Amino acid sequence: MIDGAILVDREARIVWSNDKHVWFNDKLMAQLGLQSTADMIGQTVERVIPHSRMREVVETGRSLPLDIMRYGEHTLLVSRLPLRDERGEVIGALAFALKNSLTYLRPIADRFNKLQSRLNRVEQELAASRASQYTVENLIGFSPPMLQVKRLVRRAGQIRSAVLLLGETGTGKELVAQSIHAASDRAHRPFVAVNTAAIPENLLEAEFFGVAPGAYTGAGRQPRPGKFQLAHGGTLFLDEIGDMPLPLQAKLLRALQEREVEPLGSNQVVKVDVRIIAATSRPLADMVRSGAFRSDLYYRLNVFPIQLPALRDRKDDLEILASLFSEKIAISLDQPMRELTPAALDALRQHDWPGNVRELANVIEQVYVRTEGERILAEDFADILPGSAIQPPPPPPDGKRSLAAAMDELERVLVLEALEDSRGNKLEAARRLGLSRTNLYAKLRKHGIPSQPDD
Ligand SMILES: Nc1ncnc2c1ncn2[C@@H]1O[C@H](COP(=O)(O)OP(=O)(O)OP(=O)(O)O)[C@@H](O)[C@H]1O
Repeated sequence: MIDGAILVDREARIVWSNDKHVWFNDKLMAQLGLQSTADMIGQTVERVIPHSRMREVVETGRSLPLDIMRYGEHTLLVSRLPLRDERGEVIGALAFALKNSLTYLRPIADRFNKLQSRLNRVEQELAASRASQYTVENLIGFSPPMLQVKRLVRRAGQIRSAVLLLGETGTGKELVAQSIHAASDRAHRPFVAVNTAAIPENLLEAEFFGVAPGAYTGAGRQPRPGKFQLAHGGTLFLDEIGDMPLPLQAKLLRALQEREVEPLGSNQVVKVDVRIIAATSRPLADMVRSGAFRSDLYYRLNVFPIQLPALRDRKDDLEILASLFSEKIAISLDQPMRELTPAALDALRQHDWPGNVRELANVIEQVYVRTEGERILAEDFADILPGSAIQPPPPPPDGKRSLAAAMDELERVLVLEALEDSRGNKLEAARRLGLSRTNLYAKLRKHGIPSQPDD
């Protein structure tokens, strides 16, 4: 019944094997430069069977009575037993392998094979989800500051130094980090992002460097890898680095200098090879001066800084970004795409965009959800971007207009201005205009200004 049997000594060296061991085909023997099974005697077991667990058996003295291993297209059922002398000392181990040709093993082997292929698929999906999703082509904009960013991204892809991304919230720091990774020779290795500001301070160290088995109650028996280990061979994106507490800054610096990390509760270091891209919306240089950020870590990270422009400083890109988001949102909502009228674009240009590109994407989405129509009009932004919809009154066809029309237009502009000044708060806008809230709502209806029931 047995398709393979092997005996090892206490150093896990092969002492004996049956002749027709399932592992030992001609190809393998040729690869190892061995003529016959006799030549295997004295070799360490892993040399012949790379993922053998015999060493574990001789080292722990525990048997592994039932284990399933894959070998080419075969599934083997393996039993491993320690051998002891009269005093109970482990002197070696014995293993038997049964091939899946045995009909009674079929159900187990089939199930194992199914689980194995499912695991492979999930692992592939996980690896793909860790790869970066964006490349420099996804960085939208042709304004001079954006073209300069794209040049720097391509350059950063060619070098291996740390990169520091500086820019306000929503300027695309994460997108740029992914693009640098995708442009680098690590593109097919993991891209792992960690947001320092989003993790409670007491969990940061474990999140970065991992946890050894049994490091603390509840830590589990398996080691938990940290982001450094997960990013091994690839890129680690440290977002909001300015929020990192000082003690952890010291540990991060050490990890970067030594290229090794020490998991929590372990006294062994693990070698890691990661490329660092850090980002912050905080004034890091000022934080160094005030002592809130370590200068040595700052110099280590600030090798290749890239400043991302605020949207207000590249308003030339508003049109292309707005149409892109309009298209994306239409697709996601399964609606026809709405073009932006020139007046709508003017309204967008008047806004200051403190939330940058993220805010623009949100505003366009809100227009889709809160208004209807085939095109996006300036008025559609009235409630969403208070005041930006203020348009110069359209001139009447004959160049003149009635007092009533001019008064109406003035009223409309004043209402929109009050809404802008009060950032959309109707009660406050009504107070500024000296109106009751009910009266303000009447004016909103009269001028077709969209409104929410209350703020
Ligand atoms: N140049 C750009 N082209 C296309 N999309 C962009 C661009 N810049 C930013 N975005 C989009 O804006 C959103 C915010 O970008 P991202 O998360 O990269 O910004 P961030 O600077 O990392 O923000 P935070 O500092 O708040 O984390 C994302 O949906 C991103 O795809």
